[in-house]
Amino acid sequence: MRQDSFLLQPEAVQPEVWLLPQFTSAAALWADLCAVAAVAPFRHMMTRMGHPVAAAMTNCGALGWTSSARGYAYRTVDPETGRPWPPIPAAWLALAREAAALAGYADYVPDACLVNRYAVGVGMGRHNDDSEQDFSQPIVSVLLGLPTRFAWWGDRPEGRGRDLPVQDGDVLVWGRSARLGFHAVRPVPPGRHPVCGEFRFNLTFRKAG
Ligand SMILES: O=C(O)CCC(=O)C(=O)O
Ligand SMILES: [Fe+2]
Repeated sequence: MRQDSFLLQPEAVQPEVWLLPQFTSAAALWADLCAVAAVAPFRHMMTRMGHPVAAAMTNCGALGWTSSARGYAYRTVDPETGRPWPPIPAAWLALAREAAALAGYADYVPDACLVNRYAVGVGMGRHNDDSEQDFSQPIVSVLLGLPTRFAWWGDRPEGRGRDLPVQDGDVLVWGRSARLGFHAVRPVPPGRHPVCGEFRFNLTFRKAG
């Protein structure tokens, strides 16, 4: 987290969608990311339709987002290991709280952090994040590694959406009228990031329970 973050002005890219450019970096979060993945390994979850999700995923926090033939669910236990998800690393929690505060959410306490890993050529289709219990709390999304474009539609999922170029360390915060906004991740272009190699990662903090 930037020590001079009180000087940062988040940029409103859409109403209630805030961009904090290069607020952090993969280098700053990498050791914790490896520690989380050592306890709860990345895996390709199955969709209800029986296809593997293109992004590899894991979780930390009291609740972890899962997808299976039975649909989406937040779970307290990692179905792969039978153990609780690892806790959200303290530095990650501080980062998410700081970003939320800058976007106007005074006391953000996420209980779930989904970690997505995208190989080159992989993206995420248009969706909104609607499996959580508490829509009063924002999504804080930390973008790491290879750059790509994040696409935003808002509540009308029509047309191509608005593309936002995003790079390592950018943080997006969306909530209130934008909380159920539709979004997608365009396929990651080829490249090599000094910390993440040929991958893009994303940390999605939520108040799920
Ligand atoms: O990878 C991203 O930037 C967004 C991921 C996302 O939308 C999600 O996990 O729900
Ligand atoms: Fe999402």
